[in-house]
Amino acid sequence: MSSVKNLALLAIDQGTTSTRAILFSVQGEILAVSQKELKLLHPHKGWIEQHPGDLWEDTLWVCRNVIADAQRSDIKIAGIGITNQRETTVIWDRETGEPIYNAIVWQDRRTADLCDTIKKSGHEQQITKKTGLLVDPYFSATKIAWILDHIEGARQRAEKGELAFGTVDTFLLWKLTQGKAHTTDITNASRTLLFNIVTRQWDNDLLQLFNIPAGMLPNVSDNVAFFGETKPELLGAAYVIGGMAGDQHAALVGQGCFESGMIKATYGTGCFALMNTGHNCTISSNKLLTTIGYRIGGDTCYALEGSIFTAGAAVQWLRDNLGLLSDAAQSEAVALSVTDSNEVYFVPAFTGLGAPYWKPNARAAITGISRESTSAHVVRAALEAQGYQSRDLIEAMESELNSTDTSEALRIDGGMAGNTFVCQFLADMLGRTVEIPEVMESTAWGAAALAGLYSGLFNSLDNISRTWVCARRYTPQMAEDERNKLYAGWKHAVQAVLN
Ligand SMILES: Nc1ncnc2c1ncn2[C@@H]1O[C@H](COP(=O)(O)OP(=O)(O)O)[C@@H](O)[C@H]1O
Ligand SMILES: O=P(O)(O)OC[C@H](O)CO
Repeated sequence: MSSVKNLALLAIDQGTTSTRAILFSVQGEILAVSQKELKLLHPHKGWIEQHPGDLWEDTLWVCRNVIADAQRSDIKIAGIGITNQRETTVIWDRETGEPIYNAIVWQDRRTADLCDTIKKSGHEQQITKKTGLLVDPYFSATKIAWILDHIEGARQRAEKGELAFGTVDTFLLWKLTQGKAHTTDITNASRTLLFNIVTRQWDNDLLQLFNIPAGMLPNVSDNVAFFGETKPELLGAAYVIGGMAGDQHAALVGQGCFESGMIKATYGTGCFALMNTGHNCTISSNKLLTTIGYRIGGDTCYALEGSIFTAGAAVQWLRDNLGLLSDAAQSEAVALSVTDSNEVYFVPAFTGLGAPYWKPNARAAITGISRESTSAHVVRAALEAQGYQSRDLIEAMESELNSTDTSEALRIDGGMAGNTFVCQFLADMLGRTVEIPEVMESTAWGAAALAGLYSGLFNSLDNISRTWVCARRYTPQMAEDERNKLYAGWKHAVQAVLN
């Protein structure tokens, strides 16, 4: 018989940059990891795609690796949790399981004109009231419409019920269950622009507006549920998938942000700050998104979200396109090799600007370059941009609620949270304590914890909260006038980009 000691939870974390499988103990300790970098395709300016085959095969590969590790160590897997890059859209043939087009990634801007037309038609307010979102190419609805309108025969086939739509969670679940489950979870559904977060159902008016046949949509489930069982021929056994959530929502769970006012920010490819607002589903007046934080046991917890499209991706660009870095981690030493950015600002609007600006056609800029500027100033400015962008978001959140209702500390995670310069600059720019948990893989841990709730290894959110232990804490060190002066320079640079 297995004791809790040799039981583990397997998280599949399918991110924009890489696919990971992580085996966690019930305490949140990492027992095994397997990771594979993922390629982004740029077929045209503003288009960003991924091969659905890579999404699936990489998932299979990383899962098989950690399952082999578990077997070697005599560890029994109690359940699987799936978490994923959100909004990214896949459409496949129900019969063969074959995608009819590449996955259109959340950062893709090809539907900016369609979004403009919808905005001009005066529907945005109604859409926001139902979905908590804004009309932007970021979300899935216009990506689905684009595929149906550009791939020969797709619309007719979708209308006949031959095609299935899914975000990455749904696509992977379909593959893992070999077509038995066509299901998404409520957090991923809430990012499509087709899901009414008040009635918690697909919305017929929105389906009509975006011209999307209802028959292609998945079932929607709470975050803790029986999502399906893996086919034994794929992973060697029938593992139960008991937890599923979009990556930012899973991180909210993994960071133990279960009380209203608690905020987490994840710095991966992009940066996403979510503030728990409890049962309060208020629509933002500061261009933040209202989204479902999680829904467990029929109880819905809402969140306000600030979405920044480019965070770590700017570091990748400095590494791959400018050759200024040999790896992402080197950015820390380079930034610290100069005392300041010498008035250089880097506005990383590579794929438009997200919250609180929402300008899909904005483009990145480096401003304030002088004869004294060096590559170190540019690298430092790219890291500092995370502090400025985060301040934009946190200030918007503060003005949404009474600022005393937001918790003082910001819990952060994601690849960039490993950069001590970024963490200190964040604390300085926000004037808040920044905390990093011992379990740095908050997203994957959140997905594992959801599966743990399903399998009975956890019996309440309190059990999950107790696994959160602070590993590092950064307190603000910068003088108030300095931080305000630097931030004013950022606002100026953003204005130049917006103009
Ligand atoms: N030490 C570091 N300093 C700065 N950026 C980093 C560091 N480590 C990773 N990154 C950046 O973080 C991103 C990867 O983070 P991750 O959380 O794995 O992303 P995702 O979930 O989007 O796939 C990459 O864009 C990378 O450039
Ligand atoms: O892959 P990440 O971690 O940058 O997350 C992507 C987001 O879910 C997009 O909304």
